[in-house]
Amino acid sequence: MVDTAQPESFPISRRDSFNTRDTRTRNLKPFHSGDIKILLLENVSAKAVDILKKAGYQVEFHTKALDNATLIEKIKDVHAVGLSKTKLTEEVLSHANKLLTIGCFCIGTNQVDLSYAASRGICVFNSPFSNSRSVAELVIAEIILLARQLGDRSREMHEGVWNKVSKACYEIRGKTLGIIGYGHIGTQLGVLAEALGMHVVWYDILPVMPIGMSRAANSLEEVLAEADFVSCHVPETPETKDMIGARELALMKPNSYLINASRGTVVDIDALAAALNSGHLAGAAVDVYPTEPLANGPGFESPLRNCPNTLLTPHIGGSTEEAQRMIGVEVATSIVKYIDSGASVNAVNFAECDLRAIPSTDLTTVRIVNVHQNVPGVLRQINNILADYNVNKQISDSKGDVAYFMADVAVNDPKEISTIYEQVTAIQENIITRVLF
Ligand SMILES: NC(=O)C1=CN([C@@H]2O[C@H](COP(=O)(O)OP(=O)(O)OC[C@H]3O[C@@H](n4cnc5c(N)ncnc54)[C@H](O)[C@@H]3O)[C@@H](O)[C@H]2O)C=CC1
Ligand SMILES: O=C(O)C(=O)COP(=O)(O)O
Repeated sequence: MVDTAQPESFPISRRDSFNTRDTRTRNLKPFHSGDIKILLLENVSAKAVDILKKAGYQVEFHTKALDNATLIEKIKDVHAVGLSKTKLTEEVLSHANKLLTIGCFCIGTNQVDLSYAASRGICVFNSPFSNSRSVAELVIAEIILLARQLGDRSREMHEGVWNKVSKACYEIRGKTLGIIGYGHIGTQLGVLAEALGMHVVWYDILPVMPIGMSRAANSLEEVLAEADFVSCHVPETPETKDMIGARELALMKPNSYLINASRGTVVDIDALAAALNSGHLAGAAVDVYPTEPLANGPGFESPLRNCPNTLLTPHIGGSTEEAQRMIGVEVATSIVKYIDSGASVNAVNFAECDLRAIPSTDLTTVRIVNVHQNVPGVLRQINNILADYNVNKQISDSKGDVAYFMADVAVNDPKEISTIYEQVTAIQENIITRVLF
């Protein structure tokens, strides 16, 4: 593959290149930081914009998603993209000539073709738990709203109808919450639910430690049969597609409630609408949909509209000031660390590697960062190239078909930097090579 990740200002002069702002360790730079272009979509947090601008990059910020044609045009020229729900398919990414990294300013990464990105040497980051608490709190609110039919009562009042009823309205104390997917959000939710006096039973494909008094079920069916409220917190995977369909809804207790704030593909929406309209389920709260509008505004359509005791929210599970700020800091920091120092810690599609910082007194060491196909013999070729230099430290790891390599190498003459760069780039299995000064 042609490597265009190294911009025009490479190689730069030794005097420009060594940054000695930090008195203890050297801040590495990928070439001139001002060359780095970042495309931020979908109104990611202002905190992220601050961090990326402070790193010296050129930041293009959009409050909305871009249409596919514009996205393809813009992605050709940038080194990093930040997004939330924009789909980065193989087709879109195949136009990304300079892209080094993608920041998903959210938890889910199903919107990005992760393996294709890795095969092109593009490292993807997300924020694995910064909005977990926000989602768990929303679900707790929904459990109470559903149990008291508050969505319907509120709508009636706005329509001018006074409808004071207690029939089929309940306390949640003593009821059973069934959690499908006991990860970051599922465990938070379980803790909050127990604090409100609920019993918690959960199902997960992994053996996870039960928190508090909660109990692991042996199967999804066991949870469906026991729970008064079932809440889904699994990722979007081929296995979770339509995980809750007509069969599973029929297995749920009569007059129970379903909540889905995970991904729209997890629940069969037509089957859910049928279960609500037939009265088998007493209510549902849905935050995510098989297809979601890319921008705010009218025109939302779903079979769930106007179903009884059904709360519909526009994918706002993680939409709090706290969560967005934390996500902004976390993902922007990962992007800067990856671009400037090569650290891939917290990457979702790359092996996670880092090297300890280079002391500020060391003005001769450069960092070679290389992504290559994970086949035998590549490390030998790289180390042959580095054999005549003093390699202070190096690390290599792989994930699937792609391997990641970092080495800190002492060079005597700046001209040697270009030589090493050109030789490593020429290795047939090379995907991307960068030299950080
Ligand atoms: N509505 C919203 O705004 C938000 C939605 N989400 C969605 O929630 C999902 C869950 O988030 P986290 O709890 O942070 O993820 P997590 O990765 O911490 O937990 C997911 C759990 O589901 C389990 N799991 C996976 N496949 C399963 C299966 N087939 N059956 C049973 N369990 C299975 C995993 O083992 C894991 O323990 C995310 O993947 C994302 O799609 C996340 C944040 C905000
Ligand atoms: O974090 C996630 O996976 C979410 O679903 C939250 O999405 P958002 O960033 O609010 O569009």
